[in-house]
Amino acid sequence: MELQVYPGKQEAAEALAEQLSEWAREGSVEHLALSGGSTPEILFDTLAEDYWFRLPWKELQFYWGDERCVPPDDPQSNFRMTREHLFDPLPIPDKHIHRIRGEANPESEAQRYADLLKKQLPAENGLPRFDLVILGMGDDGHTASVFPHEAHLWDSPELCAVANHPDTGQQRVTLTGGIINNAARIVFLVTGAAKAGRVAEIVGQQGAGGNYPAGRVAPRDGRLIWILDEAAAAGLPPEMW
Ligand SMILES: O=C1O[C@H](COP(=O)(O)O)[C@@H](O)[C@H](O)[C@H]1O
Repeated sequence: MELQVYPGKQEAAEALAEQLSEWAREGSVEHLALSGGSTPEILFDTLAEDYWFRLPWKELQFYWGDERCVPPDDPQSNFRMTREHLFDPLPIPDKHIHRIRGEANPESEAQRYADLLKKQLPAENGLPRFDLVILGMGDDGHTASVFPHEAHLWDSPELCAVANHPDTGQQRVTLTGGIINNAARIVFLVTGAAKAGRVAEIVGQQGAGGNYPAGRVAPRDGRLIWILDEAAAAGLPPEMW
C-alpha cells in the first residue's frame, strides 16, 4: 500500500491528475473505472481545466465503479456529474464512455454491464482487468456501492451486483470485490475530516478496518495507492506520513 498525503483536497486532486496523465502518456492506462459521489468533482474540474493537452483523451475508455439507479440526468447520477465536469469540456468520443444505465432494471443492468466488461477489458487471472480503478470511500466505510450492511456483495462471484443504500434504500449497481481487486492499479481519493476515523481504522489498521468494504480492497497483483488530504489523514500516526 502506498500512502500520499497532501495539504488540501485541491492538491490531492492535482496529484492524482498528474499521476493519471503520466500513466496515460506512457500507455499503461487505457481502461479506467471512475468513482462517483462528490469527491471526484474537483479531480474532474482539474483535469478539464489543466490537462486538455496533457492527456491522450481519445485513447481512454471510461467505466464506473458504481451507479445510482436513477436517470442519467438526475442530480444523484454519477454519470451526470462526470458528464458535466469531465466529458462535456473534453474531447472524449461517446463510444469510449461506458456508463452503467441507472434508468434500466437494476438486475438486468448488472448482468449487461458484467457482460460488457468481459467483452471490453483484457483478461488476467480469469477476470477482466482494469488498468486503473479510482475509488472513493463513504464516511461509513463503503466503497463503490458495497455498503457495510451488505458487505457480502464484496465476495459475490458476479462482476456486478445490485446494492441498496442503507438509509434511503436507493438501489445501486456496483462492481464487486473480485474485479476491483483484479485491477492493475487502485487509487483511493479520500478527503475531508468526516473520513478521518475510517481512514485511521482502514489505512492505519486501528481496530476493525478490514470489516469495512473499503478495507477489503487489496489488489491481487496490482498497486494500491491511497491519496488523502491532511484532514482525512488526521487520525493516522504521524510517522505514517
Ligand atoms: O455513494 C457513493 O459514495 C462514495 C463516496 O462518495 P463521497 O461523496 O463521499 O466522495 C463514492 O465513491 C461512490 O462512487 C458513490 O456512488
